[in-house]
Amino acid sequence: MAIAAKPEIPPWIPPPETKEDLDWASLKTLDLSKLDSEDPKDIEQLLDDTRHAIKEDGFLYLTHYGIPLEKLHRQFAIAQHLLDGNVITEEEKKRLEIQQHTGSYAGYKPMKGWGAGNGSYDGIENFTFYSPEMENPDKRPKGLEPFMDEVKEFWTYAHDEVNRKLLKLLSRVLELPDDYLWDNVQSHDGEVCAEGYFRFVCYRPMEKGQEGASMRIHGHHDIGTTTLLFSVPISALQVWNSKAEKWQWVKYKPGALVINLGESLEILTGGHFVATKHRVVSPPSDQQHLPRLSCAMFCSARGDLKVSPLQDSPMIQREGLKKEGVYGEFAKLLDAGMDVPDHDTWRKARRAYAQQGPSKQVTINKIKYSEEIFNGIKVYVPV
Ligand SMILES: O=C(O)CCC(=O)C(=O)O
Ligand SMILES: [Fe+2]
Repeated sequence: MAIAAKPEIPPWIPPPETKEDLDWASLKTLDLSKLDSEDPKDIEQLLDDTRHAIKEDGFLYLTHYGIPLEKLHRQFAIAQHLLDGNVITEEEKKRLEIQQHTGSYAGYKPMKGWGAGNGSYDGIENFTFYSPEMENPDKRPKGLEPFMDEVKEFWTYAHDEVNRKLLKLLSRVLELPDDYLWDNVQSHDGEVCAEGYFRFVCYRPMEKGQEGASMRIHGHHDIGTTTLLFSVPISALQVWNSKAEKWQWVKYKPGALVINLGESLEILTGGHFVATKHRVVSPPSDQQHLPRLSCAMFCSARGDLKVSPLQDSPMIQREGLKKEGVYGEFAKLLDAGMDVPDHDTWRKARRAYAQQGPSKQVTINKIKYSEEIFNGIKVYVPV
């Protein structure tokens, strides 16, 4: 579509940062361009930083990944237009509503819980794109059509260039060939996000009387390989600091990507890459009245890939499997003779489970955890 045919839309203006002195997480910043450095010392430093970031909290900032700030802000302007511009019609909201029990998040999520859309107000409105829907205009809001070329270009770059390079870095940590994770693990055939998905989200302020509701998304792991979150000025994202045993805030870093590692990578690496524990809470009081716009790409493993450790990795061979956390639970079942599922089966079960309402809470060493069990596998995340 010719650029001239596009309607004018308001730019996205980053809201002011909080003035509050919050308990910020100290996350490592990785300059991805260093991977192409001619100086081997730069590369060694980058690898070292990556190993540390993965061992510690599994969250990291990525900079110099190849998307200029103007392009990023333009994508936020499109997300803002979709979710704030009255672009999705009432008919589309109904027809395109997510059907989470199917194991897919595709489509429109109203501000009423996940799934059937008849839960109580949660203030989270989003639109999630999967590849088949991306190709079918009937599965997309009409009002977004003039911008689909930009949306696809942006997310194709994020998936096929940025994520591929990140996986190269992670492959090197596993002492595997550069494209090992991309070639053998990452789903990338098909349009844009392959078997993963990307999402435009708006967290709106809670309604009157509910302002005190501090939790917007309870503590969880993402279930795929890597998640690419674009850093946003409204503070709400928190990461679990496993050493200090507390939640800490993720600070806005303009233009940076916040990367988290999902459960697939934890299991595939035999527990070496720990899935990031994170949650979304109410912003600090000076930002609570503002909507929080966010864009994210959730990358997934190939559906036909078995969910079991990558025995090719010299690092895993040398250091052995770490039977803790999600991988530990998974290993117990494998040791008891469970068939190894493939990723498609695993994530459908995982997502369908996630809509069965609030999970059970258990206290371990004075810390409250949510306990989710699906296919017999227990997943614990601090609440
Ligand atoms: O909005 C964010 O910053 C993170 C959201 C998130 O963790 C998720 O959707 O899985
Ligand atoms: Fe998440």
